[in-house]
Amino acid sequence: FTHSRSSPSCSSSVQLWTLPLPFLSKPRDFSVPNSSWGPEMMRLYEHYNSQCEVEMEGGGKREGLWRKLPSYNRILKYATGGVYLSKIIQSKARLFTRNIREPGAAFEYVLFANSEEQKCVGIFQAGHLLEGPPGHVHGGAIATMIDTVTGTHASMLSGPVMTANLNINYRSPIPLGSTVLLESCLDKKEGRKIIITCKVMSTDGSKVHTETTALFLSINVCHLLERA
Ligand SMILES: CCCCCCCCCCCCCC(=O)SCCNC(=O)CCNC(=O)[C@H](O)C(C)(C)COP(=O)(O)OP(=O)(O)OC[C@H]1O[C@@H](n2cnc3c(N)ncnc32)[C@H](O)[C@@H]1OP(=O)(O)O
Repeated sequence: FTHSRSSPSCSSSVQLWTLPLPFLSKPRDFSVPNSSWGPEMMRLYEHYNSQCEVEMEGGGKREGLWRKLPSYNRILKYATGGVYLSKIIQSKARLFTRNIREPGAAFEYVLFANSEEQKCVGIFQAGHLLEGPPGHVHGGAIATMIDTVTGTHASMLSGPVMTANLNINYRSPIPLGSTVLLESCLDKKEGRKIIITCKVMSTDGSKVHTETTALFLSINVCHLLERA
């Protein structure tokens, strides 16, 4: 996504959400299988991953309905914008969900998007550092994952966004260490507003853990940079 509106303090064209080529260093994608992924996490990953490419008759492959979204621990490192962004690029900032090094200890997740159906899914395995009620996942960690899946979905639909409202109903607790599925669907777009619904469910679909309505507002990237 490209932002190019001019303002006195944000005058250059700023590309924040794209990965410019050539990369200075190859970013590490954290949403690929590692040794901590349990069988359920692997099964769902393979289920969606296998639908990212379709074999054609007579050989060859074409893009499928789903697309795996990469996930990095920094965003601005890979942005362009020259001098204007240099202060932020050099900072120690890391994406909250990707800042714990031990595999499996916290947020293990992968996102897939289906642009035809305007849907996004997240497969989330909750590690032992995310405990809230004994043996179960902290509500804030669940909200973080809902924000991540719906926020990514909203940015795919509308470019840079900020979460304005997350309205979460917690229906049943999530056992620590388990894998759950987050399903994000576009409800409507009205001007700058993007309204998305999201369900967190057990992987067999038999249990609903949370139901959410999220409101995102498209923003001018300068909204963030002017405060940096
Ligand atoms: C490929 C994808 C890559 C992406 C990677 C991402 C990975 C990570 C993803 C992780 C994702 C993490 C994401 C995060 O964690 S984002 C971090 C958490 N969110 C924030 O910090 C946001 C803080 N708030 C703000 O900055 C501003 O308030 C915003 C920008 C939201 C709006 O301020 P702005 O000055 O721009 O707009 P406005 O005030 O003129 O309002 C405009 C309209 O909106 C309506 N309105 C506003 N607020 C609310 C509300 N709360 N409920 C209901 N309605 C609300 C308002 O009535 C008005 O409606 P109308 O009168 O026009 O009808």
